[in-house]
Amino acid sequence: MSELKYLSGFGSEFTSEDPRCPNSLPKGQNNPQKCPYGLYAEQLSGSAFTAPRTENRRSWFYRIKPSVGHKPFKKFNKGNITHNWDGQEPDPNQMRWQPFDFPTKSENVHFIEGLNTICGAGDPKTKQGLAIHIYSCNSSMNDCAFYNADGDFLIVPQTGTLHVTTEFGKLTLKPNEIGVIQQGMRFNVKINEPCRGYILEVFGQHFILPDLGPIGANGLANPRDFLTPVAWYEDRTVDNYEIISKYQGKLFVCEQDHSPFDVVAWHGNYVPYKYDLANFMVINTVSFDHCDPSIFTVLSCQSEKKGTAIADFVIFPPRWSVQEHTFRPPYYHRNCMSEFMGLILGEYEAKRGGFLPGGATLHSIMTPHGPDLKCFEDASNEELKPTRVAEGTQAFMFESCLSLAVTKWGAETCEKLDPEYFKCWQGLKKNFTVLLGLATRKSVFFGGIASIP
Ligand SMILES: O=C(O)Cc1cc(O)ccc1O
Ligand SMILES: [Fe+2]
Repeated sequence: MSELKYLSGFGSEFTSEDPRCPNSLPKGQNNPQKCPYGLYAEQLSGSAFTAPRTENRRSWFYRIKPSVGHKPFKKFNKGNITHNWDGQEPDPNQMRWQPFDFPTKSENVHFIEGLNTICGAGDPKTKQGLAIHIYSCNSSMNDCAFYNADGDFLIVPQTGTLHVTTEFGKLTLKPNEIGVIQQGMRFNVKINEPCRGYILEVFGQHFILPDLGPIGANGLANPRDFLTPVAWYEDRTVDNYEIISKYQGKLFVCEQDHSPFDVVAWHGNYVPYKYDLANFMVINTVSFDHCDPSIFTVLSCQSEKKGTAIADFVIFPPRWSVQEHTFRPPYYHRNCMSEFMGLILGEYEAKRGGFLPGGATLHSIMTPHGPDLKCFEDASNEELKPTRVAEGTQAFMFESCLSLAVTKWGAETCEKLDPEYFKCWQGLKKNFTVLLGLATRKSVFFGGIASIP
């Protein structure tokens, strides 16, 4: 397959025409009496008509048939999506999941059928909240497309490449890339291998790039590294093209007689996009102490409360570690936010070997967590020379101000929750010493003075 082309920029106003139909985009207006090539004009609104200009998002499609020509929706009963957060008793324990299973070879499961909600909070009806899903699939969506009426999907592939066709054109998503497909955008996922990954769904707001403050005008995820597909269409009449809709937390399906990927030209600023995490420009201390992980924020979905995210997407990329007189790994921590972590590649520095690619952890609001015993002891005694950390690895975190509830699938059905997780902190020793009436940290004297009982 030839390399796909993309448009570059975050939040930009784009125009795109399939090269097979030059001048298919109307000039100077959105709704000509007759569109070029006999196309239909259709607007997709991603914000209220009256949203301030800085937040206003919409795109115009010029398509062979308008989306409205479909038969009635019926319930679609596959998959494990839920927004029922009351199915399980609340559980504040630290949670770790072993890598999630792929479907067995005897069953065909496509991307949408393979969605399993693991945790979340809030409600798409009131447009507040989020859901975290694990996807695990082994077959392609054939003559079947999906759209989410409830919110936006941030897709984090962990195994396998997703070949995604959208109304805007085609994009591929492979591990260490992420894709955002926003509310209402229709897409189809084809695969050539078993695929697994994580999805952060947000109900209320779209993702933005974080402000950079004193960092200045450049850095972290740079806008030009976000890629949007170019127009591509197929003119295909079929007996039964399925459109699956996620609406109020439930799936529905309807039929139509043509491919929904019939957009010949489009323009606008409401678009799907992808981003290669290898392009993240890492900022960190070059003196001492461990910076808060907000320095690694790729995208943020803001709540109404200033500086407080419904969800931040944060990564832990390969980088240099140079801090002096510092315990370099993550600190011990109790947080007013929920921390859901996944691992795309390699291992996570605070828990080498304990947290595996394709697995997950959840450290809920105010639940203590931090480095395991080995990490603490090694990092307390390591020689503090400049060193590469997280080489060949990529962990990430969805951090949310919401108190996340784990679903029945997450707690029971998936059978991956590890009851032994708490043990990784059980061996942490008391190193406290008092010497000549002065309190001090034994670590200063490691290997030297015995502790006084
Ligand atoms: O809990 C974690 O591992 C995530 C995390 C990383 C870090 O570098 C600092 C704080 C934090 O919560
Ligand atoms: Fe944390």
